[in-house]
Amino acid sequence: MVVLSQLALNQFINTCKPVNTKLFFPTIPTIDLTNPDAKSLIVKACKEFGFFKVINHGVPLQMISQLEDETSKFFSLPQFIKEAAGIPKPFGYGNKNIGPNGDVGWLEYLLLSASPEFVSQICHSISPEDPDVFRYAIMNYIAKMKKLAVRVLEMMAEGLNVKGEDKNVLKTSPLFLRLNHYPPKPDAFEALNGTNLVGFGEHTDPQIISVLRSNNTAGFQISLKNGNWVSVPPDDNSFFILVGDSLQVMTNGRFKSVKHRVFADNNRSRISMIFFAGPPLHEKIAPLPCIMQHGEESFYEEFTWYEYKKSAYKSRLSDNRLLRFVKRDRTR
Ligand SMILES: C=C1C[C@]23C[C@@]1(O)CC[C@H]2[C@@]12CC[C@H](O)[C@@](C)(C(=O)O1)[C@H]2[C@@H]3C(=O)O
Ligand SMILES: O=C(O)CCC(=O)C(=O)O
Ligand SMILES: [Fe+2]
Repeated sequence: MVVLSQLALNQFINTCKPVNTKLFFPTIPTIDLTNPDAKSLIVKACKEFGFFKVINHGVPLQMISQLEDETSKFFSLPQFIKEAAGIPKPFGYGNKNIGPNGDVGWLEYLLLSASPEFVSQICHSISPEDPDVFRYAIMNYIAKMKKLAVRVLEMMAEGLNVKGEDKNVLKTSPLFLRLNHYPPKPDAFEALNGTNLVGFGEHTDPQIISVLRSNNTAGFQISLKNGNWVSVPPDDNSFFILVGDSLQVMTNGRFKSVKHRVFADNNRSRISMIFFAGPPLHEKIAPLPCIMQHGEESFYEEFTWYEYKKSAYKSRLSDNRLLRFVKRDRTR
C-alpha cells in the first residue's frame, strides 16, 4: 500500500469516531445448512438482523485458502503491478478510494465482475507470464459462491413459502467478487488512543445477497435494529450472509438490508472476499407477488436494477439508497 502523506492521514483521522469495540455480538445467528430447521431459522435471522453465519456449507476449505493465499500474494505485489488491473470503474484495483463520490477507507481492493472473460483479462494484465493460478483460484471460488448463494436463496424462498419460478433469481444475475485488504492501523494512529480507523465505512450492499468470508482478523461490525453497532467475531471457516437492498424490496421490507462497516485492526491485516449476487439488469425489482398478503401494497415504487444502480453510483457510501424508491407515505 502507498505510504500516506500527512494530509491524507488527517483526512482519515477526520473520518474516525471512537466506538466501544469491546461490544461483541454474542447471539450471532449461526445456521447449520444441514439442519432440517435451517429454512425457518434463516428467515428469522433475515427479519431480525439481515445477517447470519452459515456452517456446514460444503465449500472445501482448501479452495477458500487457495484464493486467500493468492489474494495475499496479489496485495503484496509492487504497486505498479496491482495498478495494471486498471482503476475501478467500477471493476479494477482500488486503493483507499471507494466508489466515484469521494468515499475513502483504509483498504485496497480488487473488484471483479464474475465473467470468465473479465477474470481472464484482468489476470493477464496483472501477470502476463503466469495468469492461471490466480484465475483458477478466482473462478473456482466464484463457482462455489454461486452455488452457495443459490442454495441459501432457495432456503429463504422455501422458508417464506415462495413457490416455483420466483426462486430462480440468479439465472441471469450480475455477479461480482470483491477482494479486500485492510492493512493494520499505521503507527500514527497508535498515538490517538481509542480512535478507530475506518477501513470500509458504513453502508448497505445494494444487491440481493452478499456472501462474506474473511481471515481471522477482527474489525467487521453490523448495526442492529436499535442502531447499536456490534462487532462480529471473525471465523475463517464460515461464511456470513448479508441481506442486500434488493432483497429488502423483494420481500416488501420483511427482510432488512444490514448496515455494516469495517475498522482496521491494531496489529493484523484483514483479507476479506465478498461475493455479490444482484438482480438481472432490466428486471423489475418489486415484492415477490406470492409473498404478498391479500390487499398488501408495495412499500416501494417499481424500478429496475439498472435504474437503481444508476442512482447508487451517484450516492455516497453511507446514503440510504432505497429512500428515493420508497412510496411517499410509506416508511418500511
Ligand atoms: C460509494 C459507492 C461504492 C459502491 C458504489 C457506491 O456509489 C455506492 C455503493 C457501494 C457498494 C457497496 C457494496 C459493494 O462493495 C459495492 C461493490 C457495491 O455494489 O455497492 C460498492 C460500490 C463500489 O465500491 O463500487
Ligand atoms: O471486508 C469486509 O469484511 C466487508 C466488505 C464489504 O462490506 C464490501 O466489500 O461491501
Ligand atoms: Fe458491504
